[in-house]
Amino acid sequence: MAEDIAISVNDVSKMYKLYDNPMDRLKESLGLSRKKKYKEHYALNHVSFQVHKGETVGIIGTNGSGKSTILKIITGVLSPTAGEIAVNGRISALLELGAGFNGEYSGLENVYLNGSMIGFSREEIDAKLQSILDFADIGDFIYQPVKTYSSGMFVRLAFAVAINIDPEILIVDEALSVGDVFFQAKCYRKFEEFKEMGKTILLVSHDLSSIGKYCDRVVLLNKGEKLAEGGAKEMVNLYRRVLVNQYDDADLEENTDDVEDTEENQDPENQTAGADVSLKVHDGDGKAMKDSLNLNPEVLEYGSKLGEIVDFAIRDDTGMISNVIEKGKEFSVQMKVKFQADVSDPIFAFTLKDLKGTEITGTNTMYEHTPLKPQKAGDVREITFKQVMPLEAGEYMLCLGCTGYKDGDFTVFHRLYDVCNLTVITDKKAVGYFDLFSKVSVK
Ligand SMILES: Nc1ncnc2c1ncn2[C@@H]1O[C@H](COP(=O)(O)OP(=O)(O)OP(=O)(O)O)[C@@H](O)[C@H]1O
Repeated sequence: MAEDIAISVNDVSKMYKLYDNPMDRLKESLGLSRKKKYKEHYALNHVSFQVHKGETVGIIGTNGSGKSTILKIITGVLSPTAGEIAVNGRISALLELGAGFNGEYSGLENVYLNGSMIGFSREEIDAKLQSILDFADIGDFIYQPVKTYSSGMFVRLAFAVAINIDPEILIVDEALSVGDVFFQAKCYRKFEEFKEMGKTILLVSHDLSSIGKYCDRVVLLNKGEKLAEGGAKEMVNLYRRVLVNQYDDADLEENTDDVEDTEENQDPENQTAGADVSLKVHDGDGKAMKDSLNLNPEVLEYGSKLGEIVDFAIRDDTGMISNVIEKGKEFSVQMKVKFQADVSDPIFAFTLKDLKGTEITGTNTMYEHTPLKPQKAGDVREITFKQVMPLEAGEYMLCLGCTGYKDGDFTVFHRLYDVCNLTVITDKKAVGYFDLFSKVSVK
């Protein structure tokens, strides 16, 4: 293996035998059955890629695409069915919660257990102990058995061990999503430090904004195969297409087919400054737009439904329906409302909240000076809010609303809280919640 390569994955496959019932497995292992009683399931199928020393590489893909399997094979937890792995450097890995820890032992005992497994002497671990305890910051819990820990506490200790044993290669599988935001921030700072020190990081995450921010290169897995590898932005965009096509890679080439031209949907009469709002009389039912989004199964809704939000979408600057929007790019929020009664002065609204529930921003047709005429029962309207995304990279929740007047009384027709997530990605950082898009000049 070349000197500058830290990890080399060469034509690796992992096959699991799936048995219809446990007896078949037992019979086969005892040599009592001559017929093949299992189905072959390839968690990984001829996957190859390399990670250069000092690179931060991300692995992304839908659930079950093989991300954890490849990390387990690289770290030696699993052996491949075929293919080869070569690693050049000391690995420290943070795999699934619990991996490498013994629940009956205290946190402190586990620190020593973990350290010795990686090959450190007791004295060497003694020397690192204070930094591990400081980073984990779990107080006296360090003397309690690990089985009593919350998942957050556990990940604090596991991460503290993983980064303080001075690895050359750090491998992290999703684990950070369990920690609280402050701890996550501390871990990402550590990633930056590691990058600056020229260490190699391999990261699996569903958090596309972190992938976009930290990774030099990304490998996209789909159904056990490597779909592509390349720059973070390019791969995240490709992944969005995989998601939009409902995980069907056969459609990859046709990713823009179901894109409606949002320009056509706009009525120039109704446009205003700020968020552009357009209202359209809806002309027939096709496939629901919302089906192409990642929806919250536990959406909270209320209202009389005299004006019902029957469909909605988030669209990126190309018009593609997606939960992922790039900072600084145009995007739109659309909703289709069906009126069940005659109503006057309906108002349509959307807000974006952070994961803690704070409303970060939002607008409505009244604020945007786009009044709507009274609506008749049976009318269907499609409202599009078009604007530029100023929010900093991260996860947000979309809320939609339709209110108005019925018989002179203000009424909530329909509100959908946290209807879907909206992930903002960027490779251009800013401090805080949003970007001022400053223009810098030097004299
Ligand atoms: N022990 C096992 N026996 C049989 N099949 C398995 C086993 N472990 C994993 N698989 C299968 O292998 C495939 C890849 O799983 P893997 O956990 O690597 O996916 P993943 O991309 O990490 O998914 P997620 O994002 O949900 O964590 C899946 O289809 C999974 O069901």
